[in-house]
Amino acid sequence: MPENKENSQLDLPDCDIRYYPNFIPSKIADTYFKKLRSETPWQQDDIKVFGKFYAQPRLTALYGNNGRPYSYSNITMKPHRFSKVLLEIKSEIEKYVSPEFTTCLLNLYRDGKDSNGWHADNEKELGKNPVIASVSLGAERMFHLKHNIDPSAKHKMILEHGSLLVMQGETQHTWKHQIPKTAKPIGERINLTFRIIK
Ligand SMILES: O=C(O)CCC(=O)C(=O)O
Ligand SMILES: [Fe+2]
Repeated sequence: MPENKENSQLDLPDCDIRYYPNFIPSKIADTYFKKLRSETPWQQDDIKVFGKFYAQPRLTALYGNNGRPYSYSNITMKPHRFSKVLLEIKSEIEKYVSPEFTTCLLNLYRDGKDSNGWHADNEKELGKNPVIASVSLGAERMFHLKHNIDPSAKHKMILEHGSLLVMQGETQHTWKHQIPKTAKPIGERINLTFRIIK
């Protein structure tokens, strides 16, 4: 039976999104940030947008326990074996969110110019209604959500250091999300998105 931890469900239609603001205590989150920043083999891939290639505006890395690759935006990433710190975070999440995650995509936003454009995590290998558990470490960034059909349904929130955001149910079919660029001088942020690749 999953345990409980302080969280709130976003009051938005056609989705199931929960936010856990203090999921990882701040001091521990600081340690995780430092370890992941230095230990991760960060890569920068080129993505294809309307037939042209651009350097992805952030660094990434893929980890997993089943060797299955993950493909999106014309990139195919091969997983590294889960590290000790990622396994520790993964098992903490699995106390509250029931499924066992196989894979984690890491994003490093080096400053406000790094971003993640409007998208849904709806790749075939994630299955029908994917559960995505997203941990934020380091600088706070805005997270935007917009409904695919109803232009009045949208939401903006801050993803705080040590927080967990869980998107599940039909969310990836009905909503898109993004991390916009910001002109504010801000520090680095690491995001971990735990996923299940079938
Ligand atoms: O950085 C974030 O919080 C979001 C990352 C994301 O949407 C993704 O990797 O699919
Ligand atoms: Fe995403």
